[in-house]
Amino acid sequence: MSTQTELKRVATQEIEPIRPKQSKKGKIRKYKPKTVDPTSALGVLQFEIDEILAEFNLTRNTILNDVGCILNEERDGPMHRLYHREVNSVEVLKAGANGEGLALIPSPVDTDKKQIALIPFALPGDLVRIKTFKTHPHYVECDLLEVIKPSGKRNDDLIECKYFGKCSGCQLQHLTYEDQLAFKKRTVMNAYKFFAPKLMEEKVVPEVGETMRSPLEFGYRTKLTPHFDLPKRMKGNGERPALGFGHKGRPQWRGNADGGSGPMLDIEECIIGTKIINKGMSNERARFEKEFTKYQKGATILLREHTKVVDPQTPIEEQLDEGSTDIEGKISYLQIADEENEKPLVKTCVTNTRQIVTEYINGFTFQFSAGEFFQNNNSILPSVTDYVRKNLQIEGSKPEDPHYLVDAYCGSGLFSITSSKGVDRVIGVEVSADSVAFAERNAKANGVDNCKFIVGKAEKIFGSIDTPADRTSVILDPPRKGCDDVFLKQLAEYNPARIVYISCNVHSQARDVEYFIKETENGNCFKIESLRGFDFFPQTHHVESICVLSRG
Ligand SMILES: C[S@@+](CC[C@H](N)C(=O)[O-])C[C@H]1O[C@@H](n2cnc3c(N)ncnc32)[C@H](O)[C@@H]1O
Repeated sequence: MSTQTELKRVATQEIEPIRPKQSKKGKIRKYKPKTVDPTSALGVLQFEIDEILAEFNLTRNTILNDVGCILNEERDGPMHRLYHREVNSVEVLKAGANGEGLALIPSPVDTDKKQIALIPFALPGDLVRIKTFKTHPHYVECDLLEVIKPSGKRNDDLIECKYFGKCSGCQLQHLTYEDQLAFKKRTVMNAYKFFAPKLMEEKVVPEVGETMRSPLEFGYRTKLTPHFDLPKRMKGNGERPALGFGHKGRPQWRGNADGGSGPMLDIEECIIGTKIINKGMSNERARFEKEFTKYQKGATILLREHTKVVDPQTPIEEQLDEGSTDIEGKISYLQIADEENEKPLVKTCVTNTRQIVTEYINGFTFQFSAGEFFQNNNSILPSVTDYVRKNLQIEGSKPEDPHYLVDAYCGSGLFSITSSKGVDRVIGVEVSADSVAFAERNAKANGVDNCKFIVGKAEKIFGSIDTPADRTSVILDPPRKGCDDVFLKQLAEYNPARIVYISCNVHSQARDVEYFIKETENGNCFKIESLRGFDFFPQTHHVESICVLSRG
């Protein structure tokens, strides 16, 4: 088995949270490591821990915590109290890809040992006071209690949201936008360092480009999914459950107790959401306030922005589709000025997963079911689709040369359609039949007649392609887990002229790119032309990455 395949398949690392429970008499509880994908947040953390260990010349053994001991003792037993304690004057060393600060703190039980502390909302260079509250074999989860001395990068005056420091949604509001973009560039670099080590060693990974900025830094998210839980103790007791997003840290450092203390925060406004999404959130909260007793279990509420061109001669209310309604039962909407359209645009918030939603991008119109995948930041899409289209061009081509596109993981046709001009034929493949139906409909609605879409797993495309490989460029935009080996092998066998790999998880992208170049038959004919992050989600740790490969 190759190293890459081992990395992909044998992903066992002991990173399951330990919850101390009362041990049953005579029974020794054993810590059971859980399998995690190395390219997931917890998997990446293991690489980050190893990096700190290497820097300080420490071994995994030096930071090993006695989780078995904690596991076998009563809550608040002596080991539990030793491990879960306050630690003062902790210097934060690094920022993890997930936005947390990483630090080395003394072990509570052995003066020769240390612990790795994972501290949300702490920045490298901060001097902080923390409370460790959950012990894992190789790290401890902490709450940030106080920033004793801030890092030069920290600027808490930039924080716009009262829930920041407590909500799991945003991690970077205390950084300038330039520093957020630099953080994301580092994430891309680290991803290739961790997951494409052979390519890094051979120095074939180009310098990572500057992260493309989002035109909107707040108020950009066109989809939000607030959630509520209904634990047994709340059923029928008349108390309304919190409706909002997951709880991430204790807010002592911000002196803020809003939102409650349960696993879900009660949130009435999300400043990264668009205006109409927040209006929808306010409507749905008002409805929930009245109707929560009818629910038997927890649920997630969909809030998706929908844009419609309306006729100025007809009352807007008569032209609205199904959408979130206010307390009087009227659909909430916002009318917006749009220089490109002569007719006014109206935005509503859709809550029904089956409702058809419309988005306008670079003069193209896209429709899809509200519950299906579509990119969440409309403001950056014109630049991203332009970037993808330009990078699909085959170098040295003349306008009369044939050019074909393959769009694997095509969704409702975003990249196929926006890249279709000047191209002879586009063929897209997508596992969701619903999305493919919309891709066909979107092509037609935009007057694009050179696109064909098929339903199936990405590799099904190789049964349908009849275009010459050296005149074909391929778009890859897989889900977070990335592409699988079967697909990558067939892609290499097909041997296209160019590949533009778009990814919402740069770690799985780096793994796939190394696998493709180093482990597949024709992979070594390809070179990485460029690599760059795109900021689809300002204020959060997330980064999209585009890697362009060409046959060298
Ligand atoms: C990140 S989305 C990209 C969609 C599209 N490119 C866009 O930007 O709107 C990934 C898409 O891959 C689809 N998908 C997931 N697994 C797949 C597979 N094995 N083969 C083909 N499509 C798949 C999902 O349904 C989803 O639409």
